[in-house]
Amino acid sequence: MADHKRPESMERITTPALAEQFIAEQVAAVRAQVGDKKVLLALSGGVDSSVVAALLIKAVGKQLTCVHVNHGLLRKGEPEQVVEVFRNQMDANLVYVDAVDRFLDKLAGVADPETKRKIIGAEFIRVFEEEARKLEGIEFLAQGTIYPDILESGPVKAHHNVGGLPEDLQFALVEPVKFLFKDEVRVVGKALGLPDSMVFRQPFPGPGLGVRCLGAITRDRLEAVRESDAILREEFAKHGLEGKVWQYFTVVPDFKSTGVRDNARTFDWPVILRAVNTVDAMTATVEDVPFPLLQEITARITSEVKGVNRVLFDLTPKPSGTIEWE
Ligand SMILES: Nc1ncnc2c1ncn2[C@@H]1O[C@H](COP(=O)(O)OP(=O)(O)OP(=O)(O)O)[C@@H](O)[C@H]1O
Repeated sequence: MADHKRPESMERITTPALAEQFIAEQVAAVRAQVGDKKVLLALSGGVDSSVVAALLIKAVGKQLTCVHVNHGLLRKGEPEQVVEVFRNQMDANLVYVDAVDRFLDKLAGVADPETKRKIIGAEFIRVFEEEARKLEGIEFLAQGTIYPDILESGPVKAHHNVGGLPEDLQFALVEPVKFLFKDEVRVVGKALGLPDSMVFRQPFPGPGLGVRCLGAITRDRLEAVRESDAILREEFAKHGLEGKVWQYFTVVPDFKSTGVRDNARTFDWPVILRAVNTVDAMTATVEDVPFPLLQEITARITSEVKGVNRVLFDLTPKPSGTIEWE
């Protein structure tokens, strides 16, 4: 099991100099492992897979192919940023898959949260498998496994391993950051030149906005989640809360309420704001967001987001609520 244990001699990566040293070592190690063979990586645009992508681009350049799946459940601007950073700036081989209709069609009418998650996970594997089959001569699969993944779930984290790929698509693994803690991954990401918005991105659930569009997902309500989330993030950044609050997002439930706009009755959705802090995600406290800021966010969401006439603030710590609503 030595392969799965962080060497005791390994210094905590806290400075750019230590990050550079780590990058140089890993570039050499990846080159030695991969040789002139081809590597595949599922690139979400999250911190872990982005850092692995940047590291591998440095090590093996065009021998790496990144696959980014836009399943329609990503935050506003994320798919565009993946294309901009990796294809345009880093000149990577990037396969961008527009699978929005495919996912949303599969999810139509499905209200049960567990079933939604399963459909999203299974469809992701299917899309990734199809893309992998189109490519020739791939021998390695790179993954953004980090040390907490190993500590929490043993050597293989199911979804990190793009778990569920058929037997004939089992590749040898390249996991250059598997002994790093999250803070170290961020230091390395910065040293690799990734933008701060990627390196310091707040945690985001695997099924994405799908679990914040409560019940059966509809395109218009999903758009309301995406747009209100973008406004919340923008306002938090403007008021110095970005990087201070652990996680903040919006939720749109599947019921409507009566409102009034321009002297006429409306019947629209509410948007729920959630902003929490946690150390270990086992418990969480609610951020004490200044009331004037909440009012400003409310004004923007009710005027800018289509189909929304109310804004609510979730005051519930964990327990009794979980961080996400589904
Ligand atoms: N939309 C996507 N397109 C391509 N790959 C994805 C996508 N979503 C997830 N993945 C792959 O699945 C892995 C695990 O996804 P998960 O959502 O659990 O993120 P994570 O563990 O926080 O990692 P990351 O920081 O890379 O997003 C990612 O590292 C990535 O390789």
